[in-house]
Amino acid sequence: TACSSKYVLSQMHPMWHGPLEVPGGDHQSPIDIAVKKAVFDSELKPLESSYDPQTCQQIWNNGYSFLVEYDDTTDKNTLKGGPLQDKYRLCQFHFHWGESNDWGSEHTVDRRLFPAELHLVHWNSDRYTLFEEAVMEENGLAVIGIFLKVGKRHEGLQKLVDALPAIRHKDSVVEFTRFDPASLFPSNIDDYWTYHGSLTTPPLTESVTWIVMKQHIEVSHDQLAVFRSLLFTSAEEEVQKSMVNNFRVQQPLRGRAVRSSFT
Ligand SMILES: CN(C)c1nnc([C@H](N)S(N)(=O)=O)s1
Ligand SMILES: [Zn+2]
Repeated sequence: TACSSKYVLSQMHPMWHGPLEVPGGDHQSPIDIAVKKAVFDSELKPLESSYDPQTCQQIWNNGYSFLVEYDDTTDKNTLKGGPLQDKYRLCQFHFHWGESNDWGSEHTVDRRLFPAELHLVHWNSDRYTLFEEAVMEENGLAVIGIFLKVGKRHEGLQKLVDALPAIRHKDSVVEFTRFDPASLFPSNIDDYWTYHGSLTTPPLTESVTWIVMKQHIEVSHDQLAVFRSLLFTSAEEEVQKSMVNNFRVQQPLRGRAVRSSFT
């Protein structure tokens, strides 16, 4: 689907860590979420997701992360409610992680880093007909962020982990079907923080309503180790580089309010 081929691919360089700034960009992501400074908003509704596992198409290594892509040509995978005024369509999900379990997430909570973070990327299909349009517009995208902690094995994740050796190198892709993204949700998705920010990789456009879950999910040490067995580099390159630390550093809040759906 367009949502990940054109934008995430070409401008991604594995060692890219900023400081590539959007000129004048003051709504950049990720950020540190200072829990005590978050403002409870009773108007925030529960999130409503409806995903069809049959529309899962492929999993591939784009040279910066690995993406699980869905058919986003119809409204079969939708997200609405929460802070969202419109209906959004899932196009892909991916992860960010560290070389050790001590860091790897993009967002932090009271400066606390998690070993990894899952992003489910959606675009506003009420207002736009193509992902490419939505990615440039305010309220064009909605990304759900879910923290990963190392603990017990995540049964839902294992099918994905088993597919990773087949996409070790940049630009490798394999068919991946019948995967329910909601299997990666924590039990409680009603408690979240939300703020207006940006994509965390080029084009860094400030078009994202971020919805960061308070509750993390647990994955095993071995499952996370398989993430780290991926490579930034393509099969042809002489020097192979492990795909680790593919996160952006936290950006200034610049006066933005972070709202919480819980007290
Ligand atoms: C254009 N798309 C789908 C994306 N562009 N950047 C993405 C980043 N990986 S993130 N972390 O979702 O902002 S996802
Ligand atoms: Zn991401």
